[in-house]
Amino acid sequence: MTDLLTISDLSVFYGASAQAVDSVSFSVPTGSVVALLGANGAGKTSIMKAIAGLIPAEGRQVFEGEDVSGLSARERVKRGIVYVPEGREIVGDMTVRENLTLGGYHLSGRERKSRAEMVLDLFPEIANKADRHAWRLSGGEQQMLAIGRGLMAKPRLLLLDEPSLGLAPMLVRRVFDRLGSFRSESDLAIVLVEQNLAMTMRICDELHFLRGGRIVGHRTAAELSDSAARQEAIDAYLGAASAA
Ligand SMILES: Nc1ncnc2c1ncn2[C@@H]1O[C@H](COP(=O)(O)OP(=O)(O)OP(=O)(O)O)[C@@H](O)[C@H]1O
Repeated sequence: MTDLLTISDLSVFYGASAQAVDSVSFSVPTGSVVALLGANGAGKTSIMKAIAGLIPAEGRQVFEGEDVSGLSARERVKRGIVYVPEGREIVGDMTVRENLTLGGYHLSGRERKSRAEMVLDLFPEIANKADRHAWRLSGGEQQMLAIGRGLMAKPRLLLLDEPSLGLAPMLVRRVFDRLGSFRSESDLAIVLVEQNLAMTMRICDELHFLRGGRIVGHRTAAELSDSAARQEAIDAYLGAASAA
């Protein structure tokens, strides 16, 4: 499998002395799901924002063979690097359909329409609420809308920041299962930030464990297929953060 994204020696600083990410390197093969796990403050969101071009970073970022390190967030979206932020950030005063339209702002009208139908097919829970204001959706439905809006942008790489936050496990399972079936029909790759190992295992191919801005461990999903191996990884890298 070829690599869609290669990150080399990525470092993020907030001010001169506050280093949030310290020389992180990893690759995302085409069509794969790579998870970044770690406790609060480990640097996960900073890595995602750097890849999305939303914050400055040191190091090299190669996407589809091209060095994208110097590109703006907008240029990265056009190339298919799409970030779905933690906390969803959907527009409450707009309808479900209008939020989706926003996600496909750079597409032709025709393409936007067919893409929105595809997203609504994928998430029937929001399809029958397409003309409802987004603030009236439940937390899980809002998460589906946030992911749907990301899919509107025709991503090649979806950066998904803690989609399980605040959701009941059953809903998270539903969201992950839908995403899993969508990506098996497309070439979509995902970088998934999570704190919960059990949920992450439903969808990911490989996992990087972060602590203090560094990658401190790596496992493939196959290596964590039995519960003893999962517990060993939790004890080694995550502690209580991922006990569920
Ligand atoms: N805008 C900012 N200004 C200053 N420091 C920041 C800023 N954003 C994050 N940090 C710091 O950078 C470090 C990494 O934060 P980051 O949000 O990347 O971690 P995280 O692993 O995503 O955490 P969480 O799981 O809590 O979202 C933390 O020490 C955090 O306090």
